[in-house]
Amino acid sequence: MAMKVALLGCGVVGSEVVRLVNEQSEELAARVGTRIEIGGIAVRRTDRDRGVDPALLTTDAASLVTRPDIDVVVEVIGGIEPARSLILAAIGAGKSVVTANKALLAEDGQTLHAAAREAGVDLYYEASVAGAIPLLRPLRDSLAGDRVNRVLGIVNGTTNYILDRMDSLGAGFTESLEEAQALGYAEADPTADVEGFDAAAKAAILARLAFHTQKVTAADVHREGITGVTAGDIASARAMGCVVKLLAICQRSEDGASVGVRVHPVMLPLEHPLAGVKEAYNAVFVEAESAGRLMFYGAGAGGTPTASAVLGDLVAVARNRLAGTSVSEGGHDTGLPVHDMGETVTSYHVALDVADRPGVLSKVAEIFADHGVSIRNVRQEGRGEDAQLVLVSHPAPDAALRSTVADLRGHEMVREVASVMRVETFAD
Ligand SMILES: NC(=O)c1ccc[n+]([C@@H]2O[C@H](COP(=O)([O-])OP(=O)(O)OC[C@H]3O[C@@H](n4cnc5c(N)ncnc54)[C@H](O)[C@@H]3O)[C@@H](O)[C@H]2O)c1
Ligand SMILES: N[C@@H](CCO)C(=O)O
Ligand code: NA
Repeated sequence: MAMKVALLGCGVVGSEVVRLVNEQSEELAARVGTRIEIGGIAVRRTDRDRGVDPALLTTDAASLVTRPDIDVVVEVIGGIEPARSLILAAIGAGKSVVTANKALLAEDGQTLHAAAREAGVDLYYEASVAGAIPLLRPLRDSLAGDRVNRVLGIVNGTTNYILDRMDSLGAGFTESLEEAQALGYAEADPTADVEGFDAAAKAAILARLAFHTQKVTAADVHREGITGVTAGDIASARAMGCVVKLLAICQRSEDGASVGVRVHPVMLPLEHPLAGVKEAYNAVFVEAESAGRLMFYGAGAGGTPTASAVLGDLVAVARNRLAGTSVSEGGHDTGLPVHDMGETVTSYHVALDVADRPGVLSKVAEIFADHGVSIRNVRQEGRGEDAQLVLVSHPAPDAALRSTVADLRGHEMVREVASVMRVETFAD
């Protein structure tokens, strides 16, 4: 018997899901052992030609998700409501759910997983983080026997596209954002991309899976976007053999008693595998105790790649149905708390416009020392009025580094703090 799918939303991703399900119908049926059919599509307006059978369209999503002939609901509307209510109604009616909605999973994944466990249905969401890249199931299943210590990810295609254009072409921020929007990468409100909200939602989902700690939400993630990144920062990074990337970083503390989850721009050494990730590509670098270092790379955005991940989840649901089982998540919670950004150990790159005279370097070094921050290297660029001191710190608590910069900013010898950015080191 066919598995009937209700699709909620027929935009960039939804329309591609319909196309792929229809185009691959025969092959999927042969491979999976059951036919996957679209049984209904909830849209906001039924009077637009979407290239789909108009008889499938409805504006009544609430009725569609509980319709008796529907087996699985695919939610690609996005946002919190009505997506959450519709998913919970579907689960309550015994339907499995596939969603691409990172915003919702990051805000209230715990409720959704608990409901799915209780109802004995599947809840899959591979498309929600790093689009097409198989990442969440490898983290949840393939690495289930390992201990993940750190996850570093380029998980937002729009911002990677913008930073890459600024770096490789010297392009401006606004024109690069407009290109990313035209290519279908950007969120409906691009603030979600450029201010790091999208990456923060994905970081919360990754931290939950990596550290089996259910309570991490987007609100726990320290978030800085890329709107403050200047051409000067990018040039400073280049001068150090680095490139600027927006990273989502999920990391166990040294003592293993808590986790840090953050999103911010980073200067990354060119030899780091993530430094070569160009355009709108995503990549996630996982450091696990036994597996060592792994990297997952591919298309993180765009209608067709994202629809590929949705189809993979639909096939997983179909196989579970045939086997008479469901896969639940979140039953075990380590309860690891998220520590404050101030306690997170990071390194800073600081470029200072200073007066080129005796005593300046020692005064600057003294300010670092006052905060217990050790300097890894220092160099001077330019002379006289154009002198710039560029310092890179050793790792230190972020709070100590922040107060070091605040004191430098207030000092009469420092004309301007020209660039401040965290540096991620990479040891072979
Ligand atoms: N576009 C991407 O590259 C990408 C990648 C990964 C994940 N996602 C996620 O996939 C989801 C969908 O993204 P998208 O890019 O397709 O967005 P989109 O804006 O193109 O599509 C969403 C569609 O849902 C419709 N919609 C909104 N409310 C509705 C309602 N109540 N009932 C029926 N239809 C409704 C809208 O009219 C729109 O057509 C989001 O959660 C997004 O974060 C998108
Ligand atoms: N706006 C997101 C889409 C994928 O989640 C991005 O740019 O990566
Ligand atoms: Na994915």
